[in-house]
Amino acid sequence: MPFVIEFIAGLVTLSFLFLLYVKYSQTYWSRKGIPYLKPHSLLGNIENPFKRKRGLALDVKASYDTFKRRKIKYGGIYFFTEPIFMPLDTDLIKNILSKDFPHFLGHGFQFNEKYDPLSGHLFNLEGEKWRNMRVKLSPTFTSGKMKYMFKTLLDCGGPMIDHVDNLCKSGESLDIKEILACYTTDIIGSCAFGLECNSFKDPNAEFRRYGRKLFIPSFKVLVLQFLIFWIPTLPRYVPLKFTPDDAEKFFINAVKNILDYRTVNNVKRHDFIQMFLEMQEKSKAEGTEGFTLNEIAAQAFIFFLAGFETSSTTMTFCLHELAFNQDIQDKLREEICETYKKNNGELTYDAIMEMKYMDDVLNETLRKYPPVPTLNRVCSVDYTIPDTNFTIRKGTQVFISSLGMHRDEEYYPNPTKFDPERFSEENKATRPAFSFLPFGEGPRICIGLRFGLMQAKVGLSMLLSNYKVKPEKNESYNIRFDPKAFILGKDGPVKLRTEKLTA
Ligand code: HEM
Repeated sequence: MPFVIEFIAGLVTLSFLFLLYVKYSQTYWSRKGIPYLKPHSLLGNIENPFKRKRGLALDVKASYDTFKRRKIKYGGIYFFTEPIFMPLDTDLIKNILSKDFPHFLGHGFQFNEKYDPLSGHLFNLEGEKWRNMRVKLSPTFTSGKMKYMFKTLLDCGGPMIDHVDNLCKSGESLDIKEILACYTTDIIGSCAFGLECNSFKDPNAEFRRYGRKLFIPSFKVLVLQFLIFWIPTLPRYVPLKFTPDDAEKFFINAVKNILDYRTVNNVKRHDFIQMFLEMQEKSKAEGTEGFTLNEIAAQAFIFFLAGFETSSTTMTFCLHELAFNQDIQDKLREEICETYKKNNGELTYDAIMEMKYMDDVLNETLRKYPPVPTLNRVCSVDYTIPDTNFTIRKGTQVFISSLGMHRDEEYYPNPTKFDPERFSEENKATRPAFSFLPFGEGPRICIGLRFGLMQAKVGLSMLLSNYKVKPEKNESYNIRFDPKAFILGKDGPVKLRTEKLTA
């Protein structure tokens, strides 16, 4: 009996100390003397991640909106007990992302390459390792390299058009979100892994299956994220792993097999794998250290992760808007058809780059629905905000709500209206530069920006030159975002009807 009493007393004391710790941690911003939002629970200013009804992107946007109403330039919120600094002022955001980059070097995601080899990718790396990798990978995305990969994009568009044709003939509506995910999976599979994924022939093809799995965080991943927020250094000491074992095995084997095959058979193709092979040869010739298999696999893995869902959701939202805005769809189709005509019925890289209205429509889509709705940085060296005496301390997390900024009345009046004219040169000049951040900014800006836009332009040109798209009968214009997904996407399918166009 005394043991039970001692045990309960111990538990009560521990709970009490834990509560004191949480309460004290959540006074950080008031102690620092900057505006902050009162945490509404032990979880801080976010909803319960295990219940997720709204999602982190909308939580962060809600904080942005509240600060904005108070007309302040920056403020603090809490993610559990972790203080998060939120800048709103575009000059301050410019400093953080670009001008004073040495104070905010990375995304601050904790990982351990030894236990989780696929986590050692560009997005996670920091410091010298990141710089070296970024320098080596950047030539992969030059316009010269993009031109070479352009044909692969057209080739992957063929099965998509065949698939849509079949559905159109049978009078079925399209689940456009799934169709575009198959299209971009096939492209990234081919360009980053040198493999034909055949997602249209086999919807359960392995690449597509892993694509679905990796974007919905499992319960285990949620628990790990929760733990790491409490103890950020944990992955350095404990063998924690975010990548599921089967996915790790699959992606590393895929890269190993293709590297071996290309080397043994002296096969050359214009894709990312070829570029890695060339870099390896160069390192060998120069006697410098090349990439390990795991390093190559990790980079191919992030190209896959960062490349397929972002572009497919962009195209999905774009077609959703075009279905509800027929005048914009007609104007875009006119430009596309004119481009085909000028190029003897073909689509070329240069022709696609010249489509001005296509750019405006895609930018407006990325404004209203930025696939990465919150940019994050971690402060790597104490940073005093210019003209103030407030210092952001080393280790502090910074959240920039691109979704909040993109839907801010001050920069984009009537923000829920889909209006590509916002991106005319004249209108762009009226806004501060850092008020449009779909790809981030500064030295860590998305490395695959050109590639992502190119695949979206090719996919949209192929679809819109063949079909008129309309909303399915019960499809609602206002979209509910998936609260569980990392990338901003609609909760559930996006249904469209197509009408085949005659020449
Ligand atoms: C519409 C398509 C895309 C969007 C909206 C997008 C958006 C973003 C954003 C917001 C970031 C973070 C930037 C920052 O923190 O400042 C990022 C980083 C990154 N993206 Fe993309 N992305 C797209 C397509 C792609 C593609 C196609 C690839 C690769 C093939 C790619 C690879 C990466 C990588 C590797 C990083 C990390 C860069 C670094 O930390 O140095 N992305 N992307």
